[in-house]
Parts: sequence; C-alpha cells; structure tokens
Amino acid sequence: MNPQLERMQALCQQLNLLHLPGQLAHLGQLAASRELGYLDFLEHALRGEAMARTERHRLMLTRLAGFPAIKTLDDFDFEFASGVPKPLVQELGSLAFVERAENVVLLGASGVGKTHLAIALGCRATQAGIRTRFMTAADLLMTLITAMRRNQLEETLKRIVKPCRLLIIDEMGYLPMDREQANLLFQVVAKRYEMGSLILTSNLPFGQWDQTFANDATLTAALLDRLLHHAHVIPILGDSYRLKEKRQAGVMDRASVSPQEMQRKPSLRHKEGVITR
Ligand SMILES: Nc1ncnc2c1ncn2[C@@H]1O[C@H](COP(=O)(O)OP(=O)(O)OP(=O)(O)O)[C@@H](O)[C@H]1O
Repeated sequence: MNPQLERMQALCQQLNLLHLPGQLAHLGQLAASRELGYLDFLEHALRGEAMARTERHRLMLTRLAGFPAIKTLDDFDFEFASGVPKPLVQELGSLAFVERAENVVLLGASGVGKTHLAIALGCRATQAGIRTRFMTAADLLMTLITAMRRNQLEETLKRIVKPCRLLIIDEMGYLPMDREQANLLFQVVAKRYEMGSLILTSNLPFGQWDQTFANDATLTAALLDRLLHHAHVIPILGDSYRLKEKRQAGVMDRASVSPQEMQRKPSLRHKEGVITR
C-alpha cells in the first residue's frame, strides 16, 4: 500500500475515524478527477465521516431498543384498522410528543396492530437519534422483581426507566399483577411522569385496569391520573390482522373466532397455535 495512505489510516485510527480509512484512496482519486480545492476535499471527507457516524448511532439505538421486530408506519394498513386516526398517528410520527414528554396509549383486542404502531413510533424515534427502550410488561416486571430481590431496584430503575426518552411497555393487562408488581409498575409510571414519554399498549379498557393492578382501585386511579395527564389515547377496533391473514390464506372462516375470544390473548394464542399447526 502507498506509505502515505498507510500513515493516514493510522492517523484515522488514532482519531477514532472509522469510515474515512476505507475511503481515502477513492477520495484521493475523486479529488484529482474533479479538481476539488483543498477545503472542498476536506469538507467532503469530513461530511462522509459524520454521516457514517450518525448512521452507526442510529443502528446502535435501534439495536439497544430491543424491538422484537422492525415495523414501520408505511407498512400499517390504516384502512383495515378501523378507528385509528391516521392524521393523529402521522402527527405522532413527527415525534413532537417525545419532545413534550407526552404519552401514547394504544388500546384494542389481540392482533389489531397495537404493537405494530408502538414499534413503528419507536423506530422513528431511534432513527431520529432518540434513546428508546421496548419491553413487554411481563419482562419489565420480571427485571424489576429480580432487581428488588437483589436490593438493586433503584440502580435498575435508573438504568432502564430513566435514561431513555421513550419507553414502550407492551401487553399491559394480559397478566394480572400482585400488589408488589402493581406497586413496581406504578413506580415506573410515576418516575416517567412529565420527565419522559411512555407508549403503552393494552387489551383492556381503562375501566378494567384495576383488575390487572391487584384489584387496587386507588393505585390504579393514581397510575391512570399520571399516565393520562398528557396522553394521546388511540382505541383500535375491528378484527385481528393475524386472523385476516389466515382467512385470506383460507385456513379458517370468519366465524371461528369471536371478538370476545380475541380479548383473551392466551386463548387466542392457543387458537393460533392450533390454526398454524
Ligand atoms: N393495520 C395493520 N396493518 C399492517 N399490519 C398489521 C396491522 N395490524 C396488525 N398488523 C400485523 O399483524 C401482526 C399482529 O399485530 P400486533 O402484534 O401489532 O397486534 P397487537 O394488537 O399488539 O396484538 P397482541 O395484543 O396480541 O400483542 C403483526 O405482524 C402486525 O405487523
């Protein structure tokens, strides 16, 4: 290799410039063929490095967010999801709600697209350089309970709940909580209140949330008060998209799963298992 290129690559390494070393030869040729001035050349080189760094940061944020899959707003079929206000969802996609530390609550039966929309907004956020974390309510509670048993609750809350500007808690309400779990979840919502955004998905209407929160109506009211003070609530009606796909594939008929059954996720999951096997 050209000794000058070798020296420059060593300098890039020293300066932690990760993109530039692979571009040096090409940039040299480009500068010569286009007769770029010194400053134009330097600007070109620095811009490439900055763009690559931004892209690496976005990828890292997306990886760290822990999304179970990548979903986008463009992939969301608004015609199928009855009642979802497209203009509001698109406005949420601008992420102004994160700037204002507001919350989003997505409500609806199983398979209607709550998680899809939550992830899509989360992906928008990581693409915009916003630190985001996705967790199911069950995983979050398991992490917090383990931390509490080890006397590490405060550190864990600081590590998981506080640093991200957008926290997504998926599948609230599928598993009933005992008093200890309900208190932990209350702490999460209370710590986020007016400090950072929450996106929450649930299959239960608010009137039934106390059933999930250890039948503690007072705690549930306090939690909802904080959650809903600055919140966009999006109820999603209609059928499960998963079942639509099954129907289209001719695997089952429309009458085989009632809306009531879709409210109960474990039994629906069981049905899906039956359908797909
Ligand atoms: N309106 C939609 N347009 C496109 N895809 C959709 C739509 N609704 C749901 N889906 C897809 O259907 C599948 C199930 O959706 P999703 O997991 O978001 O449902 P959910 O309401 O969160 O259900 P659950 O409560 O069971 O978790 C996903 O693959 C999702 O991408």
